[in-house]
Amino acid sequence: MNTKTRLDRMPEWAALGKHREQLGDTHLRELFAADANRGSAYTLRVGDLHLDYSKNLVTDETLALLRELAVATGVAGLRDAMFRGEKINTTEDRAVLHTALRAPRDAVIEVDGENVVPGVHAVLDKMAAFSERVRSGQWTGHTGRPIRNVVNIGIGGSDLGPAMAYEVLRSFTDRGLTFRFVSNVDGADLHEAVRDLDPAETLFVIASKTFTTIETITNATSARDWLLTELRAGQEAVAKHFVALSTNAEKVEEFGIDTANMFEFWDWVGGRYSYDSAIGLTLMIAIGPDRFREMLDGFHLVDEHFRTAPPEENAPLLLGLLGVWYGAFFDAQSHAVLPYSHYLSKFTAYLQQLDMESNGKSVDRDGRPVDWQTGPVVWGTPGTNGQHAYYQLIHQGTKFIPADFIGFAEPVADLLPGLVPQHDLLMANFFAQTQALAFGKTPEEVRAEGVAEELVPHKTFKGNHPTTTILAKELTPSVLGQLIALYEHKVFVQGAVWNIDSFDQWGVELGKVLAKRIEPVLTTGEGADRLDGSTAGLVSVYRSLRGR
Ligand SMILES: O=P(O)(O)OC[C@H]1O[C@](O)(CO)[C@@H](O)[C@@H]1O
Repeated sequence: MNTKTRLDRMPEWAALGKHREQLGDTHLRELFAADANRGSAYTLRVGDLHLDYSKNLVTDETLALLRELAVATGVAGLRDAMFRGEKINTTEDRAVLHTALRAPRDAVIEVDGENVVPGVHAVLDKMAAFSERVRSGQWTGHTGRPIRNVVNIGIGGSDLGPAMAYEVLRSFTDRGLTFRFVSNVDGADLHEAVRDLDPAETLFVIASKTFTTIETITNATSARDWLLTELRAGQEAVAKHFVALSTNAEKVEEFGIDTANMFEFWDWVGGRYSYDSAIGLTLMIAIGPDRFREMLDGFHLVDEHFRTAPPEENAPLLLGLLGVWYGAFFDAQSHAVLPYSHYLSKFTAYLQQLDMESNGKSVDRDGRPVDWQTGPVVWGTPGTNGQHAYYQLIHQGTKFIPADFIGFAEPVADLLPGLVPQHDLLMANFFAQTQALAFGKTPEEVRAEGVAEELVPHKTFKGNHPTTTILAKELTPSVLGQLIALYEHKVFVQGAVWNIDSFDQWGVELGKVLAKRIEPVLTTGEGADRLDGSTAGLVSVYRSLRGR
């Protein structure tokens, strides 16, 4: 039993509350006017990431008080326990060691007295050898033809990570191979993924930590049926066209996949923290083992930064504390992540699981209800598209929405030369938006433009919307690893401050159990009387629409 003082009873929390009152409506305009160096002083450098947090509603005092809160809540102690492999996921009695997945070969990290690092590298080596065989055409299917298509079947952490990273690193992929990602149990997903593929040239990568997830096993079974039917082959074809990424060898074998074609990981890797484990196999086939290792080095660089950088320079600590500040003292309900890169189109969807499944909790580690805001709603899409959709609400709506802006100095290396000049326009938008959000446009400025008085309120921008800017030279595998590790540790910091278990996900269980109960009612109609009135009515309409 963890007997920590409740967050809202800590003097450090009260001090922040008082400071917030003193800050009142202080505008970013005033903060910048008061400190000519703010724009350069409130910046950090982590690896290849330049982080500007000057457009946040904080002063030196705010930052000092937030760091005191981090000390009082034991963030550093929990961080060190995580890196040491202690079982900090207490509700599941598990270590939390995604950091071991990118540790160098000679590192020693023990779980239950066993060094896990050699096992991590053995799997990476096995993945590399397999990837090279597929990429070079040496891995052939049942009919002897080389594999040209790879279909990843998984959901949640077994889909979002590799699917996101594949998009991000598209310009580093083997353009001669086709990659698809199937997650939805809606048959349309698999249908669209395979309809134009030649089964003789198709490899299915079944990604599931537990190998019991109903969506994944259903899609994998359908994929197997499709393949065997199309190839007019027997079970023996499975070994050539199916590999598994899992912790559960027994279930993999039961499904009919040769465990020699299974790439293992471990229960100390959470699903949403797993794409740099064996779950990244599809990505490794796409970008090659060397690029994959560069990505892991990027992760490791930020792991080391988080572990060793002093609090004043510690980027994940800072980002985590800013989120705590806005949630508790500005009542922020959401956090927007707005990448100015087409390749990051799935980045925010990935972060949604990372953040919301981790910190979407309402009881603390002792099971006591929390009285403070925990994880925000994370949302967003690539920048300029968002500008023409929902930015209006961020600029002039009534909601308080802190946002991260992510951009790159260079377009991707293989962009058609004729498209390169567009990059400056993209980035001009990137810089203009955080400027407009921070400083707005006063009624006086609007009037000075000769705007009719009745339109002045409509054309005024209040500003004072906080943003953090993350800028890197280019979007490389290493930079992607750095970005993901930055957000992983930000989420960690927040969970530590809020004293919640960021590594379980009990909240997804109830829906799964109920779906299992409802499915037979849909097919047979029996048991409808045990459903609540609304659900029974809906099921009845559904059955009649399906002619049952
Ligand atoms: O990899 P698995 O075991 O199929 O689980 C998939 C996803 O399901 C969840 O458990 C949530 O239902 C996620 O945490 C996980 O990433």
